[in-house]
Amino acid sequence: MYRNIQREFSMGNDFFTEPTTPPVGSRPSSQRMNGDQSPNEFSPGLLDLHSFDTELLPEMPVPNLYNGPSLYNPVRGRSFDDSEPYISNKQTGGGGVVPENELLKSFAVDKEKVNSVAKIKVVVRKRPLNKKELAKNEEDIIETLSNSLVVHETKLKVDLTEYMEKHEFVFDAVLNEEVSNDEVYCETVEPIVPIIFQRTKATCFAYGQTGSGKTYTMKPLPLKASRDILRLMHHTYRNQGFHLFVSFFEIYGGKLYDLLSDRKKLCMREDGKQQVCIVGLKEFRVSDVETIKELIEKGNATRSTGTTGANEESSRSHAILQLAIKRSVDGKESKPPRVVGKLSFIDLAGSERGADTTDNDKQTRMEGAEINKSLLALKECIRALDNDQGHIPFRGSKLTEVLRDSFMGNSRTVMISCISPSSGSCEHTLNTLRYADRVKSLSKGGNSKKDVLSSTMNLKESTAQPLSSGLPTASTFEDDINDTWPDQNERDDFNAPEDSFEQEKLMWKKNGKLDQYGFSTAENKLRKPNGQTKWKEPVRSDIKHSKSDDDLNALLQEEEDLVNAHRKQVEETMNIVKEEMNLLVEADQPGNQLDDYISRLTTILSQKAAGITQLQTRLANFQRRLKEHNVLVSSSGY
Ligand SMILES: Nc1ncnc2c1ncn2[C@@H]1O[C@H](COP(=O)(O)OP(=O)(O)OP(=O)(O)O)[C@@H](O)[C@H]1O
Repeated sequence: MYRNIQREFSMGNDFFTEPTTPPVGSRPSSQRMNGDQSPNEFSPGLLDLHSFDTELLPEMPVPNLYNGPSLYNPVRGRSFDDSEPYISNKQTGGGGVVPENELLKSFAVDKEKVNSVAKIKVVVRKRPLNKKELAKNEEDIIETLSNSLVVHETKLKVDLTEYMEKHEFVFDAVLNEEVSNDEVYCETVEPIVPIIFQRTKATCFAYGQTGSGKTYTMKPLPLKASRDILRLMHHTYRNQGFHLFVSFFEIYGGKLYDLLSDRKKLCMREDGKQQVCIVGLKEFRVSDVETIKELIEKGNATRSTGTTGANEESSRSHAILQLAIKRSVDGKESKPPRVVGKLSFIDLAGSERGADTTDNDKQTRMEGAEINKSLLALKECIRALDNDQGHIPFRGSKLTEVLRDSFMGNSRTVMISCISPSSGSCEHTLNTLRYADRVKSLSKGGNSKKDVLSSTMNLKESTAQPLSSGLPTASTFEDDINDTWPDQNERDDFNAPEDSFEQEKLMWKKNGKLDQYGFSTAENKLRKPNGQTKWKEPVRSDIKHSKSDDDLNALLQEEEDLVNAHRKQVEETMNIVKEEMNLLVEADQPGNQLDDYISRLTTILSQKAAGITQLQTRLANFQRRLKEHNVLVSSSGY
């Protein structure tokens, strides 16, 4: 099926006037395609998607997109004329391949412009009321201003009279229901496109409750970004050996599946340099928008969806589409191109609270628990990233493990928080906005004007709402701890191995920040004389989260073990069946020894029975664990 698409690619480029069709078939033998592969499809055994070649690459100029009009911006009324390069490339003359040292000379690095792109940008998008909400007469409770919004929450007094509580939030940008997807692109991804030619990794993700518009928002972005990337490659960076590669996979239930290769299960490995590799993930080299569009559509159609209370076609997986810019060193195709920059788009599965998942079946609830766990882990990584912490807790979930390299080094993150305007979703919306506010407040250049009202309300809520007030409260304990987090130098001195909580505790003790019982000094300040903490509830909530996380990890592992054991048992059974068939053939032979037949058949049958019993025991154990976990999930407030 892909052959057709790829052929279109190799025959020409209908989007750009001056295609740079790269010669194919000149890859090293380790990456040579087999007969079934399309010319531009890379499927190496161990694909190192993540190794950046920082040695070989000179810093590239950042095109002046900021002061001029948008590259592609129908919203601002500018149509793009392909026949005219938007950004002229006088320095290189647009001629042949420029040698590496010439490139170094000819480009002035515009670090200022790279730095002008915020490390973390938080944008909120409000969707319109949908038919269901309108039918239920639900009100629009979100008032938007340029970069702030107000949530009008209706509350009841003790005498049951209603009153309105306002929660004000400030973000980098607030996009109301009238804002188009093009405008969303201009606000979020367009500014980071040029800097991925500058050895930068960027991640854009949408966060929000189920049905809030994440997929609607994320779906068009990769295509728009690839259009701009190709444009830059074909004009500004013309003939400089840059190539664009697309890969698309999903994380479902803690496992990875290739969305561009019939949902083939993928493995994640760490190589010798601790780089994350996704074994067998297919990457497609593309040079026209149509091909990318088809690949994206194919991937989206393959994605796991299900039904939740709020969305009939809910994404039950995290889908990750990566656009990698690679470069052939000195324009030669004999060496595999090296990754220069990467733009990852993550359409996160919907965040749900425990209360929403109680009606769902076991599968959906397990999905929900896994999803929430990875969202927490993601927030922790963003926090670490913005604090320039040496320790980034990417092992917290498969999602963050996979995105590990996107959190390290020179990276940019754009978070789009999607919210529903309806009064019925008020609590969810507040949770989403608090999560976003938390992420925003991590940013050093962040807006200092904080959600004062909402902070006061958080305090009120922590007494009114026990345990399960959603994702934001889960970080309360960590927030306290973070205030006493050792600075970078102390951490470097200690040289703590990543993910070693014990080591961290030791370091804290060394620095007098933990008492003999392992409590932080900050924690002690809050402890009541009888040993109870003032923030008892959030702590409990946190412990439950982590307990449940551990349990979920163990459960996912057991599931994998069960499937592997089953697979092994089927293989063994097939060998036994072969043996049985031989035995039957021999039994039909004249002069067959009955004793021999009986003894061999007895052995075969007991082997079969032992295999079945073993598998049954494993299955029963797993079912029991599943039941236990179910109790844990429902009581933990997920
Ligand atoms: N800004 C918007 N304008 C118009 N319709 C929208 C907007 N945002 C979302 N919708 C519509 O709302 C519905 C739910 O949106 P979507 O599937 O994107 O939600 P989601 O957050 O991805 O949900 P889930 O997490 O369950 O996958 C869809 O029918 C979508 O078309």
